[in-house]
Amino acid sequence: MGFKLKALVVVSSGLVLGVCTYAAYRTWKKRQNSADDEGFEDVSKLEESLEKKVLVLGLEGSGKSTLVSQIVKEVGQKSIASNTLYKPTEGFNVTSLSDGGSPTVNIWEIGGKESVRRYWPKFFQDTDILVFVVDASNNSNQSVVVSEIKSLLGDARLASVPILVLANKQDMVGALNAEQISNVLDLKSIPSRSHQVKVLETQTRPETNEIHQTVLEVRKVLLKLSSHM
Ligand SMILES: Nc1nc2c(ncn2[C@@H]2O[C@H](COP(=O)(O)OP(=O)(O)OP(=O)(O)O)[C@@H](O)[C@H]2O)c(=O)[nH]1
Ligand SMILES: [Mg+2]
Repeated sequence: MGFKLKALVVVSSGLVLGVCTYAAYRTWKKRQNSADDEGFEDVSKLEESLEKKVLVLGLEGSGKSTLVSQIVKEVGQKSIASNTLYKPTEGFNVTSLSDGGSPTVNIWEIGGKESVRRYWPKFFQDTDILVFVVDASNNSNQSVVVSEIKSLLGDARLASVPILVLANKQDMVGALNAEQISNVLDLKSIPSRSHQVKVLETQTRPETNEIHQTVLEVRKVLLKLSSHM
């Protein structure tokens, strides 16, 4: 299908180092933009709009890394990772996705362990789309999910950002479907004027050597949302 995909940066070791790297990157980017702006304000604005930031959050083990690694693979590509060993993300990973046109979608996946969640707000700025991954087969931590989503919704930096909630691990017996996840997380109470919310059922552990249809759907939605911003 001709998807042109490229890894941008991958930083996943050492959270504090990671956050510092990110802060330094933002400062550099800001300086670069203001330098670029001199006399070329409109061009610079146009360039900015060619990159979108997708922030992927969710509790530990919900499937964020697995999802992102598949989203950025070529469509039809064989031999997707069959390694199901859980390796928690200690910091963050950034990957870039493009369908060959614009915009380029930079996907920021931040670790979901409690010790890492404290740093989530450091990554809120400039988010265009929020993806929140939920392990729909795990009923024991739903109250933590609810409180994390509440604090995200309360942050001004994420005001009006569209939210894609993924009810993941649909292959597991007893996994809640999209409607049930929406009820448990009280997503219907989010006013549509503040956030556009969409819930999708996903399965990021592949059954075959092909990327699961639900993951392809997520990629499609992200590219579509990004191109309409
Ligand atoms: N059954 C099942 N397991 C999955 C699915 N997606 C991911 N997993 C497994 O869940 C575990 C955690 O997946 P990760 O993608 O590392 O989770 P994460 O959200 O990145 O976790 P943190 O980095 O700690 O925040 C791994 O063992 C995956 O193989 C799924 O759809 N179904
Ligand atoms: Mg991870």
